[in-house]
Amino acid sequence: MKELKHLNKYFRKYWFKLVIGILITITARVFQLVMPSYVAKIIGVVEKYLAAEVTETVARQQLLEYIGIIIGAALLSGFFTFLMRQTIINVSRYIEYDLKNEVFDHYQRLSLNFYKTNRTGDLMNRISEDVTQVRMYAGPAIMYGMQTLTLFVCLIPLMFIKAPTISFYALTPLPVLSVLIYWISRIIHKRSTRVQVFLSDLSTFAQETFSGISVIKAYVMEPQINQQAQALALEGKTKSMDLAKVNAWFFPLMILLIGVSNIFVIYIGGVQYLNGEIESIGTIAEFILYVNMLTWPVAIVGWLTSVVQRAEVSQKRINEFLKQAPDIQNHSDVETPVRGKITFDNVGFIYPDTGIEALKDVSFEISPGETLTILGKTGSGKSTILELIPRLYDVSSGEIRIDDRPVEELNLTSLREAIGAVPQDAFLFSDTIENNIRFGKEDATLDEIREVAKMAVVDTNIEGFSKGYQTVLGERGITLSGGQKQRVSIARALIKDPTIYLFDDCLSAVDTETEEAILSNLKKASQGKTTVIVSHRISSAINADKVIVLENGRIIQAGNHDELLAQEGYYKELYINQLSEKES
Ligand SMILES: Nc1ncnc2c1ncn2[C@@H]1O[C@H](COP(=O)(O)OP(=O)(O)OP(=O)(O)O)[C@@H](O)[C@H]1O
Repeated sequence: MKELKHLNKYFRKYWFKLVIGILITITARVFQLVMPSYVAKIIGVVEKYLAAEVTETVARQQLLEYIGIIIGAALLSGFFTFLMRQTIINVSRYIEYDLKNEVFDHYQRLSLNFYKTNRTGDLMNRISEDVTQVRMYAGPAIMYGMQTLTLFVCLIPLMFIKAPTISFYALTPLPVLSVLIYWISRIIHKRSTRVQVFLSDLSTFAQETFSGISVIKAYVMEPQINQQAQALALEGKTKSMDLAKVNAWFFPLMILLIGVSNIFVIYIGGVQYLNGEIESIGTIAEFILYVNMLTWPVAIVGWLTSVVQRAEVSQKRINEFLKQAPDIQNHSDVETPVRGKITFDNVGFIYPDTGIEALKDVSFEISPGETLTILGKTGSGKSTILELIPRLYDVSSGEIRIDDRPVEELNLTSLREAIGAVPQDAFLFSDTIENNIRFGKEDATLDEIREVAKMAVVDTNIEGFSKGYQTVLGERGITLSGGQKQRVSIARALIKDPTIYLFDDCLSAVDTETEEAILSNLKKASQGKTTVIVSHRISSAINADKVIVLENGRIIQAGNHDELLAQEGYYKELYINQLSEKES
């Protein structure tokens, strides 16, 4: 129960509703207890009538009265049971809602590395499946637990007072039932966990297949994929059948043990009646009803134990993530305005998940309003530099300074708000194009959105769609071409009007003519703003104030276009190659 202590704050939050719920549960059960004793009384009346101890009219009157009481008690018990669910189950839904929000908020605060080291399916499972398991403890377990406890506390002493011997025999099989149900529930849990794990593998497989459908078709991989799907389906069937087999034991076992209890009641009750130890056959009927009333709660004791165990395991999984502090911590509570000077001082960086040393002794400085272009072969560390500026990762050695202050000292929100980043792999949400651009500035008007779309040279494309800016993009914006996606992503950064622009090879999918138009627009838009452009094309470097060339994480060349052209090296080679490509 150590892990489930995490829920105590929610129980405290909803304590009033819970207490009311518990009182209602007790009331509902007490009304339920009325019926068996009145059934006994009814049989008693019939017996008296048959023995000619009461007249027919009196018997009829008493029968009607008792039936009326039974119906009244059943109605009241039903009403309170309804209220019970409305309070306790509602509380569990509130707790589920709060817990999901807590986990989601925490996920959002965790750093990029957390997402690299944990599978998306696992993150989703903990916020959905595990929270559901915990809810079973916070609601149904409490409700059924209280119900069972009330029934035990009220009913068992009552039974022993009325007929101790029948009670003893009737109750003997019930603990066995409870233990068996507990045992079966554990096996069910183990097997259903296996089914859950399988289902999450299946969704990962389906998701990858559908996302990569174009590659699968292009490589004619359908038969292999079908084979894999069939193998998975077979595995799923076996696991589900295993689960179904244990599930099938649940009710027969219950019925068997209730049957045993009932036989004890009838046999012992019958013997006692014949010996004159009990007054009426009604007592036997009453005890049969008690036994049946107790069966479900007794079975539930076993079920409850396994629900609590499952909830504990799930809460442990949730707590594992909740306890993780973000790698990237905000060290300043006050806002820190950013002017845009960026200094890298002997920066080294090793990716924590792979141990790859992506940057070694990287030093450069960009003054506010200047443009830096980073060139270099693939994998040389260009994107890594862009990830370090907004502190998606912290450096492993050396120091990054913004406006001459270590970047860690800046307020994280101020820093990130001052940056407009366009990633290499443009990500668009399944929403309208308008809202995708508005993501950069929540209160942007349509005119502002149009203006930035024009600067990103994508306005004409968007207007070409029948729904224009209202065009809804599919998952990952698949209705747009690669170049269009990149340009929408640029528009999103432009509308933010930040102090620092970070463009990560974001014109790779557009043709050179459009690239030139965008670059000239960007030059205007980024007047007075610090701009870092990662590129493979010389065109992005010609007008830059500074250019650095990276190789294996180190700067091998630095200067401006003219200076670098005057040296032998990567830059000059790239220039000559791209110039001849253009001419040809
Ligand atoms: N998230 C990551 N986790 C672990 N290693 C990474 C990660 N991102 C990049 N790397 C590694 O760091 C090195 C530098 O990668 P980076 O993406 O910075 O190169 P790049 O110059 O931007 O390449 P490209 O031009 O292909 O985009 C590479 O060896 C890469 O495999």
